[in-house]
Amino acid sequence: MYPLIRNRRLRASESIRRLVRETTLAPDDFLVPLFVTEGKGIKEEIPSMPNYFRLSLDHLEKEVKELWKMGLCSVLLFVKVDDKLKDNKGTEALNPNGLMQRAIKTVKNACPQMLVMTDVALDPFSSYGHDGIVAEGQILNDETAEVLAEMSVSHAKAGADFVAPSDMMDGRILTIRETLEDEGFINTGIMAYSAKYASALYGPFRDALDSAPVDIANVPKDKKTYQMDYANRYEAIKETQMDIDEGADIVMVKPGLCYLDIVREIKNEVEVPIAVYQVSGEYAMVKAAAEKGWLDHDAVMLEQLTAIKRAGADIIASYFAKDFIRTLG
Ligand SMILES: NCc1[nH]cc(CCC(=O)O)c1CC(=O)O
Ligand SMILES: [Mg+2]
Repeated sequence: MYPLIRNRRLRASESIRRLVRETTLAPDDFLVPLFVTEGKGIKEEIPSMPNYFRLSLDHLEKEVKELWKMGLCSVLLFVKVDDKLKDNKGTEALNPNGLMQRAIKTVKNACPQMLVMTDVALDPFSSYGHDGIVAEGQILNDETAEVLAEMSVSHAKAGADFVAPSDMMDGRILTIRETLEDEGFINTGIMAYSAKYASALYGPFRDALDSAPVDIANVPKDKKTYQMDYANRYEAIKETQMDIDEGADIVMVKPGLCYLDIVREIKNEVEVPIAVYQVSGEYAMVKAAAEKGWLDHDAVMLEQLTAIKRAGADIIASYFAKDFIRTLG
């Protein structure tokens, strides 16, 4: 073959590299996670997530207008709830005038076309910091799924376009889908966290929402009885297939970088859009190394985001969305 074929011809200049590039990123790829907090005039930086903030509703309004102007058209909402409002059953999650419900309305009023996805899980509302109801050292599956379905209806009523269950209870997609249908929300979509691994990379997120599992007797210290074991691969395909059969419109793999083999396998198996969540710990690692001057922030960010898309992500949930837009100049 050589010298007739020289692979380097296709790398010789930026123009030829652009012409033959297989994977490119665009604003349309991004889903922007936002953290909402109670109060007014509040924009507090999350210590373990440099340049990422908890926003009160007035700042949320400004933020979504800015995102829209930048070409970002979808947000994923999370709320930080006061400790006083937490209990074991996520009662506050169903409050029609709760922070999430008001946040949905705020975004839709500020920017009607902005696609609003909402986090559906008990952890921000749980006095134990778990994604489900705790009883005798266990996380109850079916009872939790019922609450998640009610929560989904509450978000749909407030105007959410998609609900995003992030809890990993078995069968909850079916319970949520059926409940939404029964209540007439036939057009509310479901983005299922299908292959969500029990990962140490969620640390900064749990700081952001003050939602880590609490250290008291008879409460599991981690989420390993519901989130997946990171040593496993086949299970991810089974989980994803089940969620699709139960009615998921979009499926998700989470975290990102350490799980791109899973993303590719699922991409080869299923015919629905795949979202990948580049999680808080992945964001924090890049920010910290860049702050120290050990890595080039933008170069590493673009390499990682491109790798996520190359692996098969149709949607990237990432705290880097605005940083990415900045690199477009
Ligand atoms: N339902 C919990 C939830 N939803 C999204 C994240 C993590 C996101 C991130 O780390 O950026 C978590 C944390 C967890 O499972 O403990
Ligand atoms: Mg499942």
